Amino acid sequence: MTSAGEQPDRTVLLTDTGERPWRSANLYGGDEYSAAYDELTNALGDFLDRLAEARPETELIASMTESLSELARGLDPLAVAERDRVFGRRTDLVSRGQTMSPTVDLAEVDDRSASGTVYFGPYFLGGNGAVHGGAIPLVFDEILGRLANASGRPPQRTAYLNTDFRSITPVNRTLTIRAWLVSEDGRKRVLRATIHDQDILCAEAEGLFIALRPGQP
Ligand SMILES: CCCCCCCC(=O)SCCNC(=O)CCNC(=O)[C@H](O)C(C)(C)COP(=O)(O)OP(=O)(O)OC[C@H]1O[C@@H](n2cnc3c(N)ncnc32)[C@H](O)[C@@H]1OP(=O)(O)O
Repeated sequence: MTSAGEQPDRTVLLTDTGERPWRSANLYGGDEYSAAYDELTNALGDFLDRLAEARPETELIASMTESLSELARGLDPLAVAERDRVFGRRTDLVSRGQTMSPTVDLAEVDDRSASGTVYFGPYFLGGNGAVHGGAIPLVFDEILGRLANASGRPPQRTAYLNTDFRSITPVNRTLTIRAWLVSEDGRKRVLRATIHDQDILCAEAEGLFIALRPGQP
């Protein structure tokens, strides 16, 4: 889209397409509980996106605060141990049942690579149409972590995650994300990933993942 030295066309980059493609997308066909939980996290994600876009009046702020506090109070007695929780642990859902990071929807995954799309909604805005610089490593950790842990490998932890921001990463656009294994050496696995907006490289990362020893937290 751009040749060396040319500025990208910001009017294209910053256009809000109105898409919210990763809401209500229980694409992996989970059970009824998963479907219901997916609906819940979709609704929560939608709320955060709309809150981020809105400029509510004081009265509405007060009433939303009361509604949210009431919902939180309803969850209070339902807290369970980490191993029994649902949030972020539903691998049968595209979103993993979480709203902390944007959903990475992987169309192709094998032992050594993964690729798909990611969509940062308004909630992930840093400024001037660009995704917050902290949300991008979050997504890289998500895809690299999933690949590092794929195919029956022992659980891994991120030892380092180096991110280079090459061009702004626009909100409200469907972006391409790719990850691949670079090398394996004993417990150490190096992986890289990129995010592109069409042919513009937005950001790239390298991560070192270490296989955990039995009993290692
Ligand atoms: C499904 C969704 C997936 C989401 C995935 C998310 C994954 C995560 O984010 S995990 C959370 C973030 N990461 C962490 O909290 C990790 C905290 N750190 C640790 O727990 C430990 O330091 C850990 C496990 C990484 C390594 O510790 P340990 O197991 O004792 O290994 P250690 O012996 O120190 O190092 C092993 C090798 O890695 C190397 N190494 C370790 N850390 C680094 C580093 N930061 N940079 C370069 N090399 C390193 C060591 O030099 C050593 O190399 P060699 O074997 O050649 O001598």
